[in-house]
Amino acid sequence: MGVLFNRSKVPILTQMMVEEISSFNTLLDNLSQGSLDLIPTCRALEADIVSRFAFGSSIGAIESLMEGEELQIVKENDLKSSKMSLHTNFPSIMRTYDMIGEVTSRVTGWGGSSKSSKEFEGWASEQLKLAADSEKAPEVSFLKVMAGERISPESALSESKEMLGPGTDTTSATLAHILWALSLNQSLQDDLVSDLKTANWTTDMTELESIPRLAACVKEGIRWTGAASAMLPRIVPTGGSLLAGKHIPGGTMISSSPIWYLHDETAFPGPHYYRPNRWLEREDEDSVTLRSDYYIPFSKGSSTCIGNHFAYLELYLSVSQILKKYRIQQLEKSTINVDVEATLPPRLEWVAAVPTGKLQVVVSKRLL
Ligand code: HEM
Repeated sequence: MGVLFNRSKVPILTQMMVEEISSFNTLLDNLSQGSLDLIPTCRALEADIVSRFAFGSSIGAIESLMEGEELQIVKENDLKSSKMSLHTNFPSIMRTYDMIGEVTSRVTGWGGSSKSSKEFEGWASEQLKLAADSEKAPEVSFLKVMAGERISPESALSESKEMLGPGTDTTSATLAHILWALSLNQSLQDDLVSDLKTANWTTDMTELESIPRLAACVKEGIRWTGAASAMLPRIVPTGGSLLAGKHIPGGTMISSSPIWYLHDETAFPGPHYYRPNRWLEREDEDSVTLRSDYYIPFSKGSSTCIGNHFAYLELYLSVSQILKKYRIQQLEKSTINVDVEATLPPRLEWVAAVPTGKLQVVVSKRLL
């Protein structure tokens, strides 16, 4: 799988992402009075980017929002992840629950979920056929690279479908939080825009990551949002293991969540505030080491997130290309001239962390 997430593939990925961000900016152009909830809007952008990467063709989430509706299958990812702990702990009850839902939907026609899942299944199978067609196949897609060559077409299709959840919710929630935080702090937004302008609004990954304020805003966004909040289970190997001085018997399930580290008060004082400056300020060596030890948003080891570099590229490009066209502000005129350090909005922490309210902002065309 690494073959596609490799650094050498960055130029192809960049082009694809910039095209999707440009469609997203067209959506922002069309929004009435520029007012929007960042959560579903950013989710549409990231769903189109990830689906285009996975299948070679975007799933049409931005197009659907242009017509005034969030694409059902994308919306359901949140719902699906909120039920994940029930599926893990009570698999038979949940299987029965799903079966009843399926039968009810067939008999009464009620239940949008299964209809949109079926439409998605049909669309995904169509993409598999296209990937095998030498004339119509997209230039690059996970499905095209994997199907037949490395794994069976069925497994490649299943992996592509699975990617939509972890690839969309995490990055989109992070982007939504960053843009929302910037809407509360116009001075920070202006300074960032000035840096990006000086760098000629570059889309080159190496140049983007060398803009200190952009790197800090994205890194702090990933830390602060802590989008992958799931308890990640691991089984202790046969023979047991020594953990923090204690012997843990083989076969024991242990787990921890990335947000325990990302929101640790000692490593990140004021953990629930969005403070990009914490990555820019010169501090003593111990604080810097502690901070880098606790920055584990993508997990570690053999099960680390495969989309790590992909996510950084998406966030650098999305933040810079959106700010290039738009100023993002709060709805209330009274807050426009007051810079506020954003506080983490209320959320549910299931598999992905999902805000319970809206992240509402207004966007207006930027005069450069
Ligand atoms: C800010 C963005 C993201 C964060 C914070 C994040 C975090 C994580 C974490 C913590 C894991 C679990 C690793 C473990 O089990 O130890 C994971 C798994 C995974 N991630 Fe990401 N991720 C992000 C973006 C992405 C993107 C953009 C993609 C794909 C394009 C992706 C694809 C995956 C996949 C396929 C898995 C494995 C899922 C599984 O084993 O079922 N992630 N991610």
